[in-house]
Amino acid sequence: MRVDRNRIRLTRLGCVETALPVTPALSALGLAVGDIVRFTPYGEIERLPRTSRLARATSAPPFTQVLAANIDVVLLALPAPAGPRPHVIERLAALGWASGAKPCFLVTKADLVTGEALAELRGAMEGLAPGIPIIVTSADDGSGVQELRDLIAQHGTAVIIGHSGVGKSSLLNALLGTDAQAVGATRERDLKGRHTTTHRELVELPGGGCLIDTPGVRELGMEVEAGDLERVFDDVAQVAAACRFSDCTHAHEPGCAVVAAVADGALDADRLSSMQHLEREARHHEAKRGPQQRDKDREWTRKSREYRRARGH
Ligand SMILES: Nc1nc2c(ncn2[C@@H]2O[C@H](COP(=O)(O)OP(=O)(O)OP(=O)(O)O)[C@@H](O)[C@H]2O)c(=O)[nH]1
Ligand SMILES: [Zn+2]
Repeated sequence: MRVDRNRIRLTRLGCVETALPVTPALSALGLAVGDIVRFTPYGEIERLPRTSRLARATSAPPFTQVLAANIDVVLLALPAPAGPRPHVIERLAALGWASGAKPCFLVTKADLVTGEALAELRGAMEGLAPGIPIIVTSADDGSGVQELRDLIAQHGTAVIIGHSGVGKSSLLNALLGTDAQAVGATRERDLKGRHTTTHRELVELPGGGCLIDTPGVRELGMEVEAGDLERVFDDVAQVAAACRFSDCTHAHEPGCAVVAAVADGALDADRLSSMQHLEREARHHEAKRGPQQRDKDREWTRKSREYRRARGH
């Protein structure tokens, strides 16, 4: 890594021109693509406070992986041919809200499905994760690409997350109008047939703004707080306001409005069990990370909420 020892300057990690890709060594220092760092005269790297951070829970220590920092929009990528998958929609939405940036659904490969299938998917997203805008795209026929370009130019920095093969790199190429990013079959794979590309890059787009392409992940582990889940499960949260106990778990407590709503059919039982499942996962993750890390992150959450309020989010 080249560090200019004689100058103090600010640099954004992952930009091609800074010659500072986010290598495993930088990740080990707790740095992520999009981080803004300052080089001290002694060649040390100091990370500036983050305004937002997209992270997922992982199974190995430190149990957290920050996928991108200082982002304005999180694009939650879902391929149209897979149809509406409630658990994926809810999971992506919760992670999107937890980032502190604005979430936006990004439907990919729209050219492969009918208009009715798209309408069904749209309806599912609106119902399962209200308040999140939706952009429908196809890297193949170019539909929605300009809309996406405008959104990124308007907001600043965007990151795409989604499972492997949803078409993230293809969209990045469509946005750039080149094929700078290796796609699908041409990409290197390891012996198990998995992608071996692990780098993340922050790419400046010609129309303005930047995009971070994260390598596809298999698991999108929950690193969220209760409030983030409430934004996704707003229907459950509204009913829960009438529970007798404010910390009701909607399991066995007397006077539980949620259990009553499920019993009389006003609330979908799947919806409740889905929320409880994500809650358990998030709590389990929090316990594993330990109190010290949790406190650090709470501090981060507080700062990012203040920041969002100041910007009128
Ligand atoms: N028909 C169609 N195929 C697409 C579209 N976008 C991507 N694909 C195909 O889907 C496959 C995966 O696309 P990629 O862009 O590599 O997906 P990715 O999300 O970047 O994959 P990872 O890097 O593994 O996360 C490739 O074979 C692409 O040609 C699209 O809009 N329409
Ligand atoms: Zn309850």
